[in-house]
Amino acid sequence: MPGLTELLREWVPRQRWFAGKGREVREVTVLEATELTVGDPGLHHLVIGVGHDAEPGFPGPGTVDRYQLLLGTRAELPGRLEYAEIGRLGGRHIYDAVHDPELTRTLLTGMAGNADTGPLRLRTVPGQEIETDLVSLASPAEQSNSSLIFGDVYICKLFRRITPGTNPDLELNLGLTRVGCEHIPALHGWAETDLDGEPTTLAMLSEFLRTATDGWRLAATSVRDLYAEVDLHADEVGGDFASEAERLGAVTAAVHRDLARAFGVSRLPVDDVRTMAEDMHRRLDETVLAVPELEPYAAMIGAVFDDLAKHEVDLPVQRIHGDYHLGQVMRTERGWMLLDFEGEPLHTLAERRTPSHPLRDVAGMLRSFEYASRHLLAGQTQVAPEVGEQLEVRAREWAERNRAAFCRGYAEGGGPDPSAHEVLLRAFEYDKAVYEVLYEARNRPSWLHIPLSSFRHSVV
Ligand SMILES: Nc1ncnc2c1ncn2[C@@H]1O[C@H](COP(=O)(O)OP(=O)(O)O)[C@@H](O)[C@H]1O
Ligand SMILES: O=P(O)(O)O[C@H]1O[C@H](CO)[C@@H](O[C@H]2O[C@H](CO)[C@@H](O)[C@H](O)[C@H]2O)[C@H](O)[C@H]1O
Repeated sequence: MPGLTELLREWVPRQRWFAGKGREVREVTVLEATELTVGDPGLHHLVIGVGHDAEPGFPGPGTVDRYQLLLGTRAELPGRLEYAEIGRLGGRHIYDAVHDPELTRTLLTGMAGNADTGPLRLRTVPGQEIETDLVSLASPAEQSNSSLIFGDVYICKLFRRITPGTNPDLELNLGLTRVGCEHIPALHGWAETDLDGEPTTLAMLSEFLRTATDGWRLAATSVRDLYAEVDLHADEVGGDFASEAERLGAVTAAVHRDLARAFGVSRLPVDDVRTMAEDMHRRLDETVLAVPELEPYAAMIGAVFDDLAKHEVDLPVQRIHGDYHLGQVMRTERGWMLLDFEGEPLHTLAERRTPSHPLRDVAGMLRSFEYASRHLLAGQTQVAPEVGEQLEVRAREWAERNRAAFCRGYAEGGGPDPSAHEVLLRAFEYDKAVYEVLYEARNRPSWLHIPLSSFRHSVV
């Protein structure tokens, strides 16, 4: 399909979920095409390969990433779908079908009926039922994947970049469902195919938390309140977040306990702790090559990883969330709920499935408090220097207060006490901040200042 691959070569790199930002796309190939709806409109499921040349500094043949697409085709494209058009082919309009509720219902009916369509398998979670008479809306909160909200009842997450194997999000949600975890949305169904001979997750259908607000939005509102009252301390303004942070800490500890029950706990021998520290060093070196702005802090960061390498006892490790931040937690009337157990999108599936110490998640959330406190500072360039300094002080106060509250809640909720594991926690925080430097440089360069300023002020 040469015409189609040329269209996709233009379109794919512009999508929010495209993981290869900043890297030249060499070619796009269609690896698998399945017709899901015949007629007009028509629906095709595609697995495509996106070929990249090797990155500067990384000699080698380059890489091919695989993504899934839902392509709609119509002879006439209604105005409401024009924004989703990818291009025209053989007199028909080709468009991103996640925006077409007439087509997306096929996913619900397929999962409800445990359908096998060509290489695709759609499934209902045992013991659940799936309503099919619902209209979908593509979620505006698109990040690494695309989500469809069906009638405020379900949210269907379509994993965009796919790697062979069960996606940890599905795997961990199934395990947590099995042990009766109360802090995740109910799981209803999933879709999969085989990639390189391995069952590979394509989509996941969960309860839609209709009344929920995500933690990032709540925290950002609290920070905004504080900045509006620069003379007041974090505990004196209306939107103080600390009690929510403390409750979130306790829920985090409960989910870690459930993950341990579902998947077990093992011990990481001291030698492997050293290897973990070496891996952190390696990621630091790679990131310095890709983002030279990190270079001035490299020695300081490396010293923290060296401290971890001196660790003298085995570490208890287990499955964890893996990409824990305020955007992954939602406050509902049933308390905090955790989402998106997929792990860090820049890491390989094997890395993401490797058991780790639960304080890695704690470190992720502590970094997120840092982000929440600082993301508004970049927009404050117009203020007088003394106000800017005051805001900087307030940002640090807010982050400190909420970090402490979260850690207190986590320890009181039965998790390993963060204050008793300073070296480990610091190494995890630095490692995450290094990851963020690469993530921001590739995806959101205007936010690169956040992890860099944390290093500048040595607050990680
Ligand atoms: N069960 C749910 N109920 C309500 N909103 C949800 C649910 N799952 C995800 N969301 C919304 O979609 C966003 C992205 O979901 P997430 O699973 O984190 O996908 P991604 O991997 O793309 O980041 C979340 O931040 C949240 O706003
Ligand atoms: O898309 P995901 O949610 O899986 O996670 C990725 O994107 C996140 C950005 O949205 C990124 O998180 C970083 O930004 C957050 C604010 O937007 C902040 O709260 C986090 O602390 C910070 O790491 C995450 O790292 C990345 O994997």
